[in-house]
Amino acid sequence: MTPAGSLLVAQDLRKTYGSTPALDGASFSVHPGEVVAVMGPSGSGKSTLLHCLAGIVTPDEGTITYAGRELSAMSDAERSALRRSDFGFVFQFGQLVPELTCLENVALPLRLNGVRRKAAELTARRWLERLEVEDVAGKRPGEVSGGQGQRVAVARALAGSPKVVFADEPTGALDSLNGERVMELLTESARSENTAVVLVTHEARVAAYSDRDVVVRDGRARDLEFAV
Ligand SMILES: Nc1ncnc2c1ncn2[C@@H]1O[C@H](COP(=O)(O)OP(=O)(O)OP(=O)(O)O)[C@@H](O)[C@H]1O
Repeated sequence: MTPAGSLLVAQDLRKTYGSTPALDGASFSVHPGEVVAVMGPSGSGKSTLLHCLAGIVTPDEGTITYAGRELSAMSDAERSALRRSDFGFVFQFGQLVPELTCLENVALPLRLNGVRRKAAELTARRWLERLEVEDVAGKRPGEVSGGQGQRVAVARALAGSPKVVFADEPTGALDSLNGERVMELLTESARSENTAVVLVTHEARVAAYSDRDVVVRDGRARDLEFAV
């Protein structure tokens, strides 16, 4: 794989849980602003790959380089700071803080990065508008629908102007209409901000929003165009 111009590059990752191999020589790269779908059967290692790329899980072997810096060479504190400043996350569910309003949830990553409350909430409100859920700003996550909650989660992932958004089955809990709209809004917003998206999904309908598909099988990843 030629990582030239790539923002995030993983080479030959291996990760074993006990005696279960989750990654077995997986390589991956994503360019700035590129939307890549990571597909593959259940248990093939997609989530493990995403967690390694995001610096949440440390691989047993292999290297991950983000913007020219190797993740394994960073301290835990540096990796956490990088996640806060450069990465955004959208998961299937349960990611919003239940005690906070939707507006406060979207503002949270900005606040953690030192942005003042007023400025953070102004930005958060703009993102809620962009995701067409400004009407739930004052509600708590428990008071909104699944589709609204996922839009709030996408707003939160993008509000801090991340360089990469990691999305693990972001529409898995939604009906198809809501799922498609969330994907449209996520990919449109990311493309307009030049934010890369690493999207784990097992649904071809969701992967259709990507620029490129990577298939993970038995812990190994390869580009779909090369796989056929
Ligand atoms: N924390 C963990 N502890 C033990 N085994 C794990 C852990 N995380 C993943 N595994 C195992 O590693 C393998 C790869 O799992 P992973 O979740 O990465 O696959 P996946 O492709 O994302 O699956 P799915 O589509 O079902 O979410 C599986 O065999 C899984 O059981």
